[in-house]
Amino acid sequence: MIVDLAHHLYLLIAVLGLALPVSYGGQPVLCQGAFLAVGSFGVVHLERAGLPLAAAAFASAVFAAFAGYLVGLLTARLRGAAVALSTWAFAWLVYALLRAFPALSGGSQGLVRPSPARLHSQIFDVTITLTPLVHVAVAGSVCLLSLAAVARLNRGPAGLDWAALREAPALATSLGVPVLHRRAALFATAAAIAAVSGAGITVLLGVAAPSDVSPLLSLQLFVAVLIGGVARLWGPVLGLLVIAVIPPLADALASTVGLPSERSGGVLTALALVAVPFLRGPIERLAGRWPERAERPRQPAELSGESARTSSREGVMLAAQGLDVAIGETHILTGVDLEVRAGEIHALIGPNGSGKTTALRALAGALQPTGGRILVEGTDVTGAGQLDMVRRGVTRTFQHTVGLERLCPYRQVLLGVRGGTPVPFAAVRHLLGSVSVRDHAAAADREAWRALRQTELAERAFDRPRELGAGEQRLLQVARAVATGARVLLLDEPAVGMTGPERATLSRVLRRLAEGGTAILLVEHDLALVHGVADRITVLERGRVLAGGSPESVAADPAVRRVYLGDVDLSSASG
Ligand SMILES: Nc1ncnc2c1ncn2[C@@H]1O[C@H](COP(=O)(O)OP(=O)(O)OP(=O)(O)O)[C@@H](O)[C@H]1O
Repeated sequence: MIVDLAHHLYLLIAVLGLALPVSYGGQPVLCQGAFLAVGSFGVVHLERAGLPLAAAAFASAVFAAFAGYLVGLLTARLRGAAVALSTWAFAWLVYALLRAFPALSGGSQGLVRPSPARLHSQIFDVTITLTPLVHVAVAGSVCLLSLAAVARLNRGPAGLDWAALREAPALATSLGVPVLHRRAALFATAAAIAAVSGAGITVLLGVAAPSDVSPLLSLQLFVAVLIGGVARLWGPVLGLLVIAVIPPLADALASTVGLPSERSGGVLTALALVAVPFLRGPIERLAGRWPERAERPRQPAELSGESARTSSREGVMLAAQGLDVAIGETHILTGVDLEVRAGEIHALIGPNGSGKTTALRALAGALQPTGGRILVEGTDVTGAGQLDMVRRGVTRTFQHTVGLERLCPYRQVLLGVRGGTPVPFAAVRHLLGSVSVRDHAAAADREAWRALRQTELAERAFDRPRELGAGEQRLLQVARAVATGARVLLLDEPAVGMTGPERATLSRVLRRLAEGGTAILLVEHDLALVHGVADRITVLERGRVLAGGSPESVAADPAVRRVYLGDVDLSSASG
């Protein structure tokens, strides 16, 4: 009974670890059993090689973390089912290796280690015998520590990254969050935690056997996380309780129907997986009664001083020279020249499909040009990726509204601050309560409020995202980009879905940002808004620049009138 309890507490550690990439990071990882195996067999082999138990467990966890980071990086670009399949294949590969090399795994009997284990500290000259009760205490403490650590991390900078990874990875990248590395880091942490769990189980049971770490275990741990719901702290505990009843049920089923116990376990796990969508609704509703606590810092009365990254520069901030973009055989942009100056709103207009969004994506580093150059403040940055461009002060927004359902506007804007001005090891330092991180947090708080005020969203800072109107959601896209400290904003149709008064607010916001020195490239179909705010206009047609200059000269250009404006009077146009 006590052994069972300790065993399940160790499994809970593995589930809590797995919740990081699955529930917090949004990746369906199905190979936690393989990393558990690293801990199980690692601890036996390393102890046999002469390492003390604690050092053997630690070394196994470090090895698992490295392996996890690698697997995480390899799968970080994949989505959904592809992640599930590739990690499941990895779980099978490790299992097959264990079966194929009895010297490694002890064959079907497994490797036996003397039990009960003893921990000896030379410094304190203390020896602790690891009885099942001690295991319960150790595993229970690790579970509580893990829960506390996850709760703390989730409230800090890591929680922002996780929400973005889970809900909108493309948005996260556009704001400067290194999605691939964050995913790999979550993977590595989960792997290390699984190794600790595996080591604990082996020490508890006195044996490490391949059948205990089969892909079925990976599936069960995954199902436990799924049952627990998304990013709920106590979700894994609930999930494991459901999974814990499977073995006794499987035994009962085995004796009634005559199926081998392992197969009944597989059938029941599959049933639990099928039941997840039905279990999830009530669990989420229950969870909704206890909303997760998040800090609500007060809005400072004064935001003294300039933003750290406010532009005091003049001249051309961003330029495209002879920009070509081809996707496959299709030429989308050909020889596009464009300059965006500090303090200026430069509108990029043109018929549908003329290449405006493609130009924005290429300038933001989201798409590699096939020809020409991109310059930031005179430096050739052609080929730079999005993260690099955000660091250089160039941030874009999307044509469609990208929401982060569970982050209030304040936290969403804070994500932008974090993406634009990364603090090394911020998550770990936040976890450990480092003083320097508190200074960074205070600075980030100031920048977040500045961005909210500049976009007139400060009053909505702590509202639920779904309570915001469509226009406010669009402004929030701009606010997040502003918060990265962008000196160049690339805005893709920010007025879509806005009412008349909201468009007036947007115009005000854009003018305010430009007056602060920000260079703005504005893709927009609302010609009245364009005429009202733009200092300069470039017209694209079929991927080429048709005309460029002041709003008046562009409005008067016969070619522009023929191709795009028709009879529309630019100064009174709308929509
Ligand atoms: N990934 C892609 N693969 C193939 N063709 C693409 C791709 N992306 C864009 N295009 C094509 O490139 C052309 C320009 O598209 P783009 O979205 O840049 O135009 P746009 O001017 O922004 O249009 P809209 O005003 O409708 O948003 C279109 O014909 C589009 O179909």
